[in-house]
Amino acid sequence: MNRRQPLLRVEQIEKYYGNQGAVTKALDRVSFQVETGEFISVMGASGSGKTTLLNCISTIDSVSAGHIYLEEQDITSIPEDNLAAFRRDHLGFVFQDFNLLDNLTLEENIALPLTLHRLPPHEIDSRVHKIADSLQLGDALGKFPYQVSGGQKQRCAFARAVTGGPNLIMADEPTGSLDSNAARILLEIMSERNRKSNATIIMVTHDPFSASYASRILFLKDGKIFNEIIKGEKSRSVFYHEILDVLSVLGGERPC
Ligand SMILES: Nc1ncnc2c1ncn2[C@@H]1O[C@H](COP(=O)(O)OP(=O)(O)OP(=O)(O)O)[C@@H](O)[C@H]1O
Repeated sequence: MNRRQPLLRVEQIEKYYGNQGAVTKALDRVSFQVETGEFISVMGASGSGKTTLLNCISTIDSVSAGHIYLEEQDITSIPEDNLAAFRRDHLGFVFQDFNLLDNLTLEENIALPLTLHRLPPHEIDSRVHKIADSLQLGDALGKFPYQVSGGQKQRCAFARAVTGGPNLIMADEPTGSLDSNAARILLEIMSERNRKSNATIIMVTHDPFSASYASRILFLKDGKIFNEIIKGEKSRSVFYHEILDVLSVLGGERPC
């Protein structure tokens, strides 16, 4: 049989925090799969387990039970000493607060993963300029993070996340610190990268507008998958209203 395997398989994962006295069940038998080229959003009220799920998939946190497979490799059993190399080689990260290195220019920040991959300098230079141009960052490459806007910082973080060609891009509230215009530009860029380069993205967000750029949305409630909706051929605006409907049933926050 030659059936294509999913890129990511999350199987019955559980995550507990604390000890016998006070245990929090942050994830409760969560299972789902992600195909290459999907743009998944994870939504849910505060405390529903979104960040815990992202942290388990990205190996930043360990699962209490269950397994996660990336391209058939069980990443829950990677030895501690090999995790940094695994993350470097397979994952790209975008965080709400950018996580850029303040004493490096945007160009140096974007080049960092390529430097860690030990690419030759001319190759690094050419890749950094190509990605920077496509993310409208060309003019800002020589500046430091404190000299540019939040939107430029987050586009730089996204460039850094994708430039090494990761299997999976993990974004935790990437628009959370941006104004609506910068958020829209970033989401358009993420969406284009997903469509044109077949990049696979998992994005945690509270924001239904951001989530409407995804192709599929998983809703968490109390650590469990409560619902899943697929954009399909619907317009983004129809999908946005569908998201609001699920959120109102879920009883989570509504957008202002
Ligand atoms: N390090 C930790 N120690 C103890 N409990 C934790 C820890 N991290 C998360 N939790 C608990 O696990 C549950 C899920 O938290 P998580 O941060 O994953 O939720 P979330 O949906 O991302 O919330 P938010 O939207 O507020 O960021 C919550 O009850 C939280 O208090």
